[in-house]
Amino acid sequence: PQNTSAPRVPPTTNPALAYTNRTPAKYTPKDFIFGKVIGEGSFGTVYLAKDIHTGKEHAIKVCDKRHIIKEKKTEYVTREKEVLNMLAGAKHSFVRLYCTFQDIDRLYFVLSYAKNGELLPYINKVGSFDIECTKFYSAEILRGLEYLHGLGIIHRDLKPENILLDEKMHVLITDFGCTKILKEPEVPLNENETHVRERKNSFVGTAQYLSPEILTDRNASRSSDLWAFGCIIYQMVAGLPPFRARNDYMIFQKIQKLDYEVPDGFSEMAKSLVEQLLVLDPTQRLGAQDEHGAGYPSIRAHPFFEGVDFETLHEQTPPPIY
Ligand SMILES: NC(=O)c1nn(CC2CCNCC2)c2c1CCc1cnc(N=C3C=CCC=C3)nc1-2
Repeated sequence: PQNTSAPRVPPTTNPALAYTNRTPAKYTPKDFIFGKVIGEGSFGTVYLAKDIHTGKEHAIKVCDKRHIIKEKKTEYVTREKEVLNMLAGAKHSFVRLYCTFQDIDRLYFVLSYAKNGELLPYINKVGSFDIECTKFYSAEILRGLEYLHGLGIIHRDLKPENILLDEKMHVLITDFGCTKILKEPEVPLNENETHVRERKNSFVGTAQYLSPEILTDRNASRSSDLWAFGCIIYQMVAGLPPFRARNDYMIFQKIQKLDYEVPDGFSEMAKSLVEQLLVLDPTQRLGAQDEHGAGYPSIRAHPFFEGVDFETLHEQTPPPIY
């Protein structure tokens, strides 16, 4: 990105008139003032940036072309752009891709900026969410999964770090580099059916939310995200993820043996829902047998979500987190 030490402000003294609101046909890095780094990964670096024409803040993911090729990440970057384009019609739940452009060395993804960052620090700050917050944020994540799975997309790396919060504290799911786009029809395989082994997935990052079938390198399915969903609900209520150990290998062992405990004081309703999602057999998880493309009525119907109006979640004011 161009030198950010001397931010370029359009020639006017009145900041209200500073922005033309005319957006170029094709963006270049010079159309943005790049600010702080807000994320880094194997893909590249994410910056907070301001569109000099509209004044709007964006997250811009910048990927170095040579690095992507060297690290054999082209498939991930291509798939992420494909998924973000597939999500363009979503009115809620996901960071949005506004545009992409490139220069000789880099690819640029201009995304919506989640002003309030990750969900995780909010859980850590208060220790654990009360039931109203847990219901609201679980319901917003479920709405996102219903939309994603309805398109035949599996996230495969759902975790609190990838659940972001916009300026009104609504959920924006991000990071689609590990997604799998199902070539429908996906017939849910039973335990005794042979799984056509998918190319080995090289997962990096947090192991705590990975489902048993992803760890044993069998086919991930929509149900793999339901497992991660169960882990996130547990963490909202308990303040920590269900499968904890001092290294990834021991975490994997605990996951595959379903070795977790529910602390005293854990809401009975939440416990019932978590226990029906953290099931080793992916076909037996709550929601796994629901008709594809029709959302998760069996999860919505769980008593834990009693009173939640799923259709107006994004219009509701999120409950305060304290
Ligand atoms: N990898 C990405 O696509 C990505 N990474 N980040 C920042 C990460 C920080 C660590 N946890 C996962 C997200 C983003 C995006 C998408 C687009 C995106 C939009 N808004 C924000 N906002 C943030 C605000 C404050 C702190 C962190 C992120 N961040 C991102």
